[in-house]
This record gives sequence, structure tokens and C-alpha cells, in this order.
Amino acid sequence: MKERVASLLEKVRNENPLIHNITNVVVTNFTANGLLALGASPVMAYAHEEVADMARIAGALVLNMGTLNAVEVEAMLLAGKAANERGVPVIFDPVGAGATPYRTEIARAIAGTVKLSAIRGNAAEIANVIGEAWAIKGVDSTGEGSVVELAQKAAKRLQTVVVVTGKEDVVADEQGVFIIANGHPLLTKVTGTGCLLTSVIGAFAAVETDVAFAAAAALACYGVAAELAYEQAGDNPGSFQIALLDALAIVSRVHVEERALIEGMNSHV
Ligand SMILES: Nc1ncnc2c1ncn2[C@@H]1O[C@H](COP(=O)(O)OP(=O)(O)O)[C@@H](O)[C@H]1O
Ligand SMILES: Cc1ncsc1CCOP(=O)(O)O
Ligand SMILES: [Mg+2]
Repeated sequence: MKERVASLLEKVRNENPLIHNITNVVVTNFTANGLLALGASPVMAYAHEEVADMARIAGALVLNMGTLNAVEVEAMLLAGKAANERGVPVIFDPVGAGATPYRTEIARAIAGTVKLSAIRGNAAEIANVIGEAWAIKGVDSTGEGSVVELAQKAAKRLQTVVVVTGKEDVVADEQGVFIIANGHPLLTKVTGTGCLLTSVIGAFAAVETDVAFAAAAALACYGVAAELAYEQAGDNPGSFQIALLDALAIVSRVHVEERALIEGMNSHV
């Protein structure tokens, strides 16, 4: 499994997929730099006049509702429709779903309208999209519960690959589950690390049709990069943010094969 993960990382770098992001104002620059460091090609495009054209030529479309407004939501729906028509994978990050009724309503509307290849959020966001109670404070998950059960339930309900992140990350679809235990707690002290991760999943999904495996591989590579970044930066959030970009550029087959903590269950063995 680790060899397959490492090969997919190399495939991302070799193919340099174009990733169309409609994302939030907090993380835009960090997301573009993270994708570039990894070896993908980011573009941010929001105008209603061009989003469909951009989505059609992308390797993946990433929809992130972190600082949503009505104009941007319409852009996401237009881009999502075009991506669906062309078979371009769409990855959705329902940032802050559950924090306000508007966010919850829009997250459910996007998940119900656009055919998603995957949805990625923290436990509270995913729970709130499917109408389960789970505490959220702004964009951060504060509740507790079984993340594997939540991911499986959401995969069934939403009929897509579900990625729930936290201390351990879970990927679920109707075929089974992956659990990935890489990463570092400092990721929670830098804003945008979840959003960048969603775009990194987009980069992996652009070059691999098995979206559950693509997501699991992205999580493992990202988590290993975070571990390398911590070794470089120590407990300094500012330095860690920069070190994470550097680590995304250098994380290699050898790092992945030595460090990836990825486990597959059911048919994902
Ligand atoms: N306690 C933790 N220990 C290690 N890694 C973590 C921890 N919490 C979150 N992460 C990692 O941080 C990244 C962002 O996840 P998360 O914080 O759940 O998303 P978001 O920022 O959208 O709330 C993921 O790579 C996840 O694995
Ligand atoms: C702080 C904040 N507020 C709206 S979007 C955003 C960024 C959230 O980023 P992440 O979910 O990756 O922590
Ligand atoms: Mg988030």
C-alpha cells in the first residue's frame, strides 16, 4: 500500500495537474503555494463568466465555502455543473457547516446539487452536513464521537467518498475505510491547513480514478510532510507554516515508505 501511495505522489509531480479552486479569502495564497510546492498547478477563478470554462479544463475542481456569499455560491454551482458534465472530479470542503444556519443550508445545497467525488471536513462539519449533532466553534470541531462511524454514515448518506480529519484521518466509501495516523497537532495552530489539504486531495484525485485511495494517499503524504515540517520548525506556528510548504516540495517516496501510517479495511486492504 505504501508503495502505491508513493507512486501516486510521483504521478502528481509528473503530471502537474491544473487544480481550479473556488476557495476562501483566508487561505487563498497558502493554498496556491501549497499546491505549487507539491507539484500541482493552482488557479483561483471566481467570475460567473469564466468558472465553467476553467472547471472544464481543470484536472480537479475544489469548492471551499470558508468565506461564502451568494455570488460565490452561484459560482460554485456553475463550476460544479460544468465539471460534472466533463467528468472532472469535484472535491468539497464545507468549512464551518453547523456554525450558522446559512452555512449548514448552503453546504447541504451544494452536496445535494453537485455530484461530488469527495467531501473533506473536520468531524463537526461532516456531521452537520448530514444532520448529526456535533459541536463546532466557528471553523473548528469541538465535539466528540466515533469518527469511523460518522464517516461511514456520511458516505452512505451522501453517496460519495467522505474524508473526516482530526488526530486520525478517516476515508470512507461504500467499499470500506482507510485510517491514516500521520500529521502533527501543530497543524491545528495554522489556519488553512485543512483547506490546503482539501486542494491536495484534488491534486491526487486529478491523477487517480480510485478517489478513496487518492484521498488516503493525499492524507498520508500531507501528514508525513507535516511531520517533516515539525522536525524543521519545532513548536513555532509561523515557522511551521513555511516549513510545511517546504516539506510538501521535498516529501519523497523514501519518506512515505518509511513513515506512512495507513491502514485499509474491508475491500480497501
Ligand atoms: N490532533 C491532531 N494531531 C495531528 N494532526 C492533526 C490533529 N488535528 C488535525 N490534524 C491534521 O490537521 C489537518 C487539518 O485537519 P483539521 O484540523 O481536522 O481540519 P480543519 O482545519 O478543516 O478543521 C489534517 O491533516 C489533520 O490530519
Ligand atoms: C478562519 C477561517 N474563517 C473562515 S474560513 C477560515 C479558514 C479555515 O481554514 P481551515 O479549515 O483549513 O482551518
Ligand atoms: Mg476546514
